[in-house]
Amino acid sequence: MQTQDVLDIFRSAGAVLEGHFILTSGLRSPVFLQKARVFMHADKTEALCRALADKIRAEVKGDIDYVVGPAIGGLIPAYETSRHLKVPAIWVEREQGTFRLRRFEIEKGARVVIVEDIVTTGLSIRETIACLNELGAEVVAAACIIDRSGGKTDVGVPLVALAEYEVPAYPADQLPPELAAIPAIKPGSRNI
Ligand SMILES: O=P(O)(O)OC[C@H]1O[C@H](OP(=O)(O)OP(=O)(O)O)[C@H](O)[C@@H]1O
Ligand SMILES: O=C(O)c1cc(=O)[nH]c(=O)[nH]1
Ligand SMILES: [Mg+2]
Repeated sequence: MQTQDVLDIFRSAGAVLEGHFILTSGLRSPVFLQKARVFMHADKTEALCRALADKIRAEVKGDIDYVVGPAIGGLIPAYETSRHLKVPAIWVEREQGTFRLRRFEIEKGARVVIVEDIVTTGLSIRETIACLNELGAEVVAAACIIDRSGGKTDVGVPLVALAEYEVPAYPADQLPPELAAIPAIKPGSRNI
């Protein structure tokens, strides 16, 4: 599956939103990929995650013991991708703002692939890696459906992106005038 196919699926689901968005990193953007509008459709999600699982299998050497999804956005793609990889899916979720593996145990040395929905700065993946490393797990790779940095983000482990699509994002004090003129909304769950 190519980047254009992934974007076609997002567009067909009405998931490519235009406006003024506050991203989880604090950056501002005129475009928001509302993945929930894709993940509400099992057939679209299955097609994306099957292709992502194939790409993970091709790029990650050795066994994978778990797929880990960062809640909330990573829950559905991690679960669906794990089905194709035939390994269990678990998740990290925020406890007072910090990702924790609240509902599961993980063995020291377990080989993990993080599966995210969207990557912008890689902050959420780095936070997930910190949580898993603290527990003694080995993060062998991270993966996502769309990398909005267009391949520029470094998360410290290999990043497998089903699509690389560069979308503008600006620090809050460096907004272009056309963006500053629109009221900002924050669709994600950080700080809720
Ligand atoms: O690469 P980053 O700069 O971290 O941005 C990408 C992250 O932002 C979104 O999560 P968000 O915290 O907005 O909440 P959500 O998972 O509930 O959508 C998305 O699900 C990724 O986790
Ligand atoms: O950076 C983010 O927070 C982000 C961007 C995006 O397009 N979609 C999303 O769910 N989160
Ligand atoms: Mg998220």
